[in-house]
Amino acid sequence: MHEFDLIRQIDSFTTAHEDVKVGIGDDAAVTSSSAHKDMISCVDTICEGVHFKRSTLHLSDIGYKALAVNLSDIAAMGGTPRYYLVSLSISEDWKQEEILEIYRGMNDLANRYDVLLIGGDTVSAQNGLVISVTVLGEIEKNCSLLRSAACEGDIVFASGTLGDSRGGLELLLSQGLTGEEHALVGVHQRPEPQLTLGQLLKESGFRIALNDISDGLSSEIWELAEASNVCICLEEKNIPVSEDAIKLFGKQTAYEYALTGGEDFQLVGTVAKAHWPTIQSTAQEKGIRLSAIGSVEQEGASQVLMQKNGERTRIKRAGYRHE
Ligand SMILES: Nc1ncnc2c1ncn2[C@@H]1O[C@H](COP(=O)(O)OP(=O)(O)OP(=O)(O)O)[C@@H](O)[C@H]1O
Ligand SMILES: Cc1ncc(C[n+]2csc(CCOP(=O)(O)O)c2C)c(N)n1
Ligand SMILES: [Mg+2]
Ligand SMILES: [Mg+2]
Ligand SMILES: [Mg+2]
Repeated sequence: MHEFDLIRQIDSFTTAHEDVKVGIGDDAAVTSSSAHKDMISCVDTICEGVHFKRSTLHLSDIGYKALAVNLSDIAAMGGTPRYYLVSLSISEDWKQEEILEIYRGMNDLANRYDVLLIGGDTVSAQNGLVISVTVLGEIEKNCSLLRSAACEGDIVFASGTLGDSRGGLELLLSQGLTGEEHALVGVHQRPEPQLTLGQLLKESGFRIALNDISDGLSSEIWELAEASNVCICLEEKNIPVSEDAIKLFGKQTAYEYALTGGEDFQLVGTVAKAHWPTIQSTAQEKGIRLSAIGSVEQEGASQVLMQKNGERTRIKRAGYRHE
């Protein structure tokens, strides 16, 4: 099974309808809901053994993260989350009190962003725990920020620092939950969905292409390039990696984690060069770091290049992939 091939084939079962503005292919679906609003819907799943182990996330972090990854997809559309539903597949080795602790973590995050739990489903499973969260949100009509909006001449930007979550995961896999917790561990366990930034970008009214980073920068930048049918060139030295990651893992590994580590849940996007200074300073006023990491160079050719020391090479779509 190849995740992206499978999704491409599943796409053939969709039917065009005037109420479906964006179906399969972006971070969330956009559908008509009322005269002034569109509905934004997404679902993401986290699975014991694949997305977490008992040694990498506390119980409350499991719940937090199951919701956070979905709020991140709503953020990547510029939307506002309103409601969520939770589907649980639970094996015998999970106790009722543990599941309730997972809900406490989910509830902490939901309260911060005023998202309301409205339902779900509970079934038994042969192995492990699987949590699937569906989020329903909204946005002003035709204002969603799509992966397909990049144009030649745009600046490519990314929020925060990239690769920290993978760094935190490496520490957790080698040391477990015991011992002094490093800042990178917190980024892995409780990533902040970039809802404030997504909404700020939407409110700018500028044409902005946007994607959230779940699988790693290289994979997400390829998604932007393919959806917009453009060639994107990144400048390696401008990719924001943290001092912590460099100190712990060295520069080369820190960049590798930024490109392929995944689960940063930062936003990557493009905006016309003329609008970049406004976007960057508006974000800065809210305490959000945005870095210019490259440019959109050519339309009609999906490609991603990496410039390093003046030399350019084509980069592979090398992020996390479910096989
Ligand atoms: N099994 C499926 N059936 C129908 N559509 C799917 C399925 N899996 C994914 N999709 C759709 O494919 C698109 C890409 O999904 P994907 O899960 O890669 O996006 P994402 O949530 O942004 O990434 P990630 O899951 O890494 O967070 C979305 O529009 C999603 O709704
Ligand atoms: C125990 C453990 N091992 C590995 C990982 C790394 N990991 C799992 S899924 C994923 C990509 C995002 O998933 P999706 O594409 O489903 O959104 C990444 C980077 C982890 N978090 N925990
Ligand atoms: Mg996404
Ligand atoms: Mg998904
Ligand atoms: Mg997602």
